[in-house]
Amino acid sequence: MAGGGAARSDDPPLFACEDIRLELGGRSILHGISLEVRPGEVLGIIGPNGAGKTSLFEVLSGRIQPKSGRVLFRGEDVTRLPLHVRARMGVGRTYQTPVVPDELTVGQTFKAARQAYRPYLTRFDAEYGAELVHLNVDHDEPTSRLETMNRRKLLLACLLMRRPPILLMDEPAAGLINSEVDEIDHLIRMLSKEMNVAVVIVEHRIELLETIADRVMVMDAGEVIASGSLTDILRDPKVHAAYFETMDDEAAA
Ligand SMILES: Nc1ncnc2c1ncn2[C@@H]1O[C@H](COP(=O)(O)OP(=O)(O)OP(=O)(O)O)[C@@H](O)[C@H]1O
Repeated sequence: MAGGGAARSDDPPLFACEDIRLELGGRSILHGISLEVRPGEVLGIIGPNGAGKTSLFEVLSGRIQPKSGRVLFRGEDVTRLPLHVRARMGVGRTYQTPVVPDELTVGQTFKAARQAYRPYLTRFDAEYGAELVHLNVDHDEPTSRLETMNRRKLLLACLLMRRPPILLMDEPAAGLINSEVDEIDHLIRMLSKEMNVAVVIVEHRIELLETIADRVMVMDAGEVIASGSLTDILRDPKVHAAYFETMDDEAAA
């Protein structure tokens, strides 16, 4: 996670997928999704409910095998590697709901996270993760008592202590208030622009993408219907039809 500077379009992709097709429960969910992201770049993914964003993350992180297509990390085909192997290689993932091990304290959670890694990480690594996310809670605090933001911070700290070069973040601002969203926004910018981490982020809130995403990809019904700068995609009539009209319908319901 060392280094810095903005992503350049002639850098080779750090992480990519090619023509991913996925079937779940006999239904076709993803119909040929491709993406790539470079060190220090933030790729935002938006799309209406059920577009397949989380399913794509399941494939990218290794929780689900696609029917066809490839996932590439540093140019290596990792499609058949399971989640924990990809995690140890440096593919970090966060989830929509910050599920913490609620029978443990904060300190015990850090210890379990350190020991899940090979070789074991040190207390200094844990302190480094906690400092990056500004986690200020007592180590004796049971994780079950933490508010949503501190749950997110704890899980992020456990992830960042491994210094992953790529983060797949599924709605990291879900359940947060505006000031907390700003903090997440600031953290993502710092990770990408100062520490050169590549970030793929699923986000419903356009305003968060406006400040952090270098590029945005819009999904609908298992397909990519637009990609480019946020300004470009906001002008795209296909995006309006698929995304904003659905949002308007939801707001009116
Ligand atoms: N295990 C499963 N079996 C069958 N269908 C599934 C399964 N998981 C997801 N789906 C279906 O796949 C489609 C895509 O779901 P997914 O959760 O990936 O969408 P999403 O874009 O992340 O939606 P949201 O914004 O609501 O989180 C939906 O139609 C969903 O019902």
